[in-house]
Amino acid sequence: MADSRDREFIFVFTGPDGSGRKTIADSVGSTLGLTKVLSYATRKPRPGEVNGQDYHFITPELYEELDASGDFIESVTINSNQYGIRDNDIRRSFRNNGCIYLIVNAEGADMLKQIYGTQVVRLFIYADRGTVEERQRQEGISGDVIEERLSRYETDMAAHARCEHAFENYDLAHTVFEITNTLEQYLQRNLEERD
Ligand SMILES: Nc1ncnc2c1ncn2[C@@H]1O[C@H](COP(=O)(O)OP(=O)(O)OP(=O)(O)O)[C@@H](O)[C@H]1O
Ligand SMILES: Nc1nc2c(ncn2[C@@H]2O[C@H](COP(=O)(O)O)[C@@H](O)[C@H]2O)c(=O)[nH]1
Repeated sequence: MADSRDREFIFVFTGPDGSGRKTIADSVGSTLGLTKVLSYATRKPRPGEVNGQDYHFITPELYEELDASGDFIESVTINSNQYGIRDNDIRRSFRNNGCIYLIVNAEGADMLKQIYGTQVVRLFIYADRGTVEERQRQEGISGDVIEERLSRYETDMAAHARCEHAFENYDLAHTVFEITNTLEQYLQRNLEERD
């Protein structure tokens, strides 16, 4: 008989910054009724970002406190800012809804895979360097932040081969359609196991 954990998937959206991970994850997540698990971050919100929607923005002091209590299941430092996912948030979301999604860098995706094994499905979203740069400019992200993010582009792209699925993102509607279909197959398998 299947263990209840076999029916809980963690869909992890990863890939280079600006590739479209958030846009796609939120669209697919809302179509399929998945619960989003938000990261905690110590950086300041950028224009247009909303606390509780883009991240839980917290102070470095609170982050340290939570980290010292072992709250974060994975935690990374990027450009002097800390980012992490709380174990409790994943557990609570599992209790409310069997399947969840989150958006992290390659390091986080690999860490979650190590911890949760076959429950984790890594979805790699990508576009070429010029395209992700242009998208970030269009969003109004400052030149130095874009430059810092682009310095990780090649490393981010190298995670492609480790992910369960990879999707080029140029035509947004097409990418969302492809990913929705892919995730529906996991959810269908999930329903069949329940029958
Ligand atoms: N296929 C696409 N065509 C054109 N624009 C797109 C496409 N996909 C996403 N975008 C736009 O690109 C920008 C970056 O997308 P998004 O924020 O989803 O990327 P991300 O990978 O989560 O990176 P970031 O960390 O910068 O948020 C957004 O303005 C989004 O609307
Ligand atoms: N491993 C993790 N990576 C995370 C987490 N939250 C966000 N991120 C990734 O960090 C970079 C930088 O983000 P930015 O919003 O400041 O530009 C980006 O790739 C995010 O996806 C996390 O909890 N763990």
